[in-house]
Amino acid sequence: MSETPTAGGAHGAPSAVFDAARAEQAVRELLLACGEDPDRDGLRETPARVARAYAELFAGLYTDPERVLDKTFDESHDELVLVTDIPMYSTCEHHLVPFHGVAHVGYIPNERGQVTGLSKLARLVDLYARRPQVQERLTSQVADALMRKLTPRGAIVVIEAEHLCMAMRGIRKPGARTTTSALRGLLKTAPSSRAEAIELINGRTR
Ligand SMILES: Nc1nc2c(ncn2[C@@H]2O[C@H](COP(=O)(O)OP(=O)(O)OP(=O)(O)O)[C@@H](O)[C@H]2O)c(=O)[nH]1
Ligand SMILES: [Zn+2]
Repeated sequence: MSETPTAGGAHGAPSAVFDAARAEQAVRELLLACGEDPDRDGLRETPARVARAYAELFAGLYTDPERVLDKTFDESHDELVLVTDIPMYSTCEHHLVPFHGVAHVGYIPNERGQVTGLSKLARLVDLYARRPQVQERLTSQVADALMRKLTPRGAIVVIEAEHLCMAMRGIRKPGARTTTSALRGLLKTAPSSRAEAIELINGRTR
C-alpha cells in the first residue's frame, strides 16, 4: 500500500510516493465534476492513463535530483562550461498546466577542475522540472544543486518559458515569454565572467 504524497518532496529530500489508485479516483471525480461520463467508451481508461502521466510528470518528487551529480571527474578545466537550449517541460503549480521552453545551464569548475557529464546538467533540469513548480524556484533549485554538489566557482541558470496558464486561459496571451535567472558565485559577482556567460547565451544560434 503506497503512502500519500507529502509536501516535503517539493522542496527538500524526496519523501513522496505516488498513489496511483488515489490519482485514478481523483481523475474520475474531476470528470464527474465537469459533467462528463467517466464510464463512456473514450473515457473508461482515462483515469488510469492520467495517473500514469502524472507519475511521469511528477517523477522529480520521488527521487533526489542532486543524485545525478554524484559522479564527477577532474578535467583540469577551470573555465566556463555552458549547455544552452536544453528543452524543458514543467507543470505550473498554480493551475497544473504546462510551462515549457529552454534552460541554459553553466558553471565555472572549482580549483580541481571538477566537472560533471554534460548530460547530467540536462538531467538535473529535467528532474526539478518534473514537480509542481514555479519558474523562479525551478531556476534557483538547479543553480543551488550545482553549487552544493560541484562546489564550482560560479553557476548560472537561465530559463525562458511560455506558461500555458497565460496562453490557454486567464489573460490568454500566447507567445508571452518569461525569463528567469539564478547566478551564483563568480558568475554573479565577477562582471567579466558574468558578461561572458550572458553573451554566450544571448548570442547563441538556434
Ligand atoms: N511568479 C510566477 N507566477 C506564476 C508562475 N506560473 C504561474 N504564475 C502566476 O500565478 C498567478 C496565480 O494568480 P491567482 O490570482 O492566484 O490565480 P488566477 O486567478 O488563476 O490568476 P490569472 O492567471 O491571472 O487568471 C498568476 O498570475 C499566474 O500567471 C510562475 O512560474 N512564477
Ligand atoms: Zn499557472
